[in-house]
Amino acid sequence: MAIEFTKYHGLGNDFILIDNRSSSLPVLTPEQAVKLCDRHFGIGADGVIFALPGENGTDYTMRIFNSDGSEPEMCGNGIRCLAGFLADLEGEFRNKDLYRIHTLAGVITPQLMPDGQVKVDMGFPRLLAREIPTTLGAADVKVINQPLEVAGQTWEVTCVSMGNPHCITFVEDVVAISLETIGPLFEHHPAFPQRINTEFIQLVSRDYLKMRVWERGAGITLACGTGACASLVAGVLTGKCDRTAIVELPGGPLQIEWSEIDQRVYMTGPAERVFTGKL
Ligand SMILES: N[C@@H](CCC[C@H](N)C(=O)O)C(=O)O
Repeated sequence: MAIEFTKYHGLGNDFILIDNRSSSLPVLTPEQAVKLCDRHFGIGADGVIFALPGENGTDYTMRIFNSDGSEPEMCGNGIRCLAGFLADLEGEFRNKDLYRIHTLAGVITPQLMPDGQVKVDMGFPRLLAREIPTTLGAADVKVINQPLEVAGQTWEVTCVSMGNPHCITFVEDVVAISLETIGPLFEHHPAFPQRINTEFIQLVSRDYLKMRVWERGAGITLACGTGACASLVAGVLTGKCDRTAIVELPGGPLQIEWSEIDQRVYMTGPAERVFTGKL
């Protein structure tokens, strides 16, 4: 059976998008996704995203496999790419700019903006230890500036869930962090029973952050949308950041806001089609 796909990226965080609208189960297995994501023997990507029929009154459902085959709850750059992909699929039948997408993290709404960017209502951040989940602290308490031992060093970490789990550390210089070495140690630390995405943040100013990320299930990526959102929330919780900031990633900038009005997080950034193909 031939399967068509489109390769997209959001700031270099790249995905294989599959039109899965005729079935509510992904047409590929996690093992097949791992093979397709391989950058030498496959197409090459950080993950595979499936556009499935909507559930519970939503327009569509998004499912995603990381490049290691695990299934995360949400993906910020991925949902912007999905919005672009859906607009392409609907073509002349497209009658709206805003999609309500069912995800494992709840309903997320990306909106196609006139300038080609995609603005996403990412919902509420979840802050309690049991919601991350992490054993760093009591279940019903926020994890802010908590000590964590990794690689013989004590890191001061703040944890935020954007549906998927993030552990954020503010550092003097992001370039000096040896991500390849300590990323996997954070990801598999026993304090995080569902593993963790790890962000290192250098504050340039209260509204400009530089970020590098080690993603759960994907390793070093050029950008992480949920990670940028979680990092701004961590910056506000620790008193370091304003409510709106630019988060600069290796792949480019994202604009993030944790709204004081409705307490939801908004992310704005690009989604670029790269090529289409057939498996
Ligand atoms: N790159 C994504 C996050 C993808 C999922 C992540 N690896 C996880 O396992 O939680 C983003 O842009 O948010």
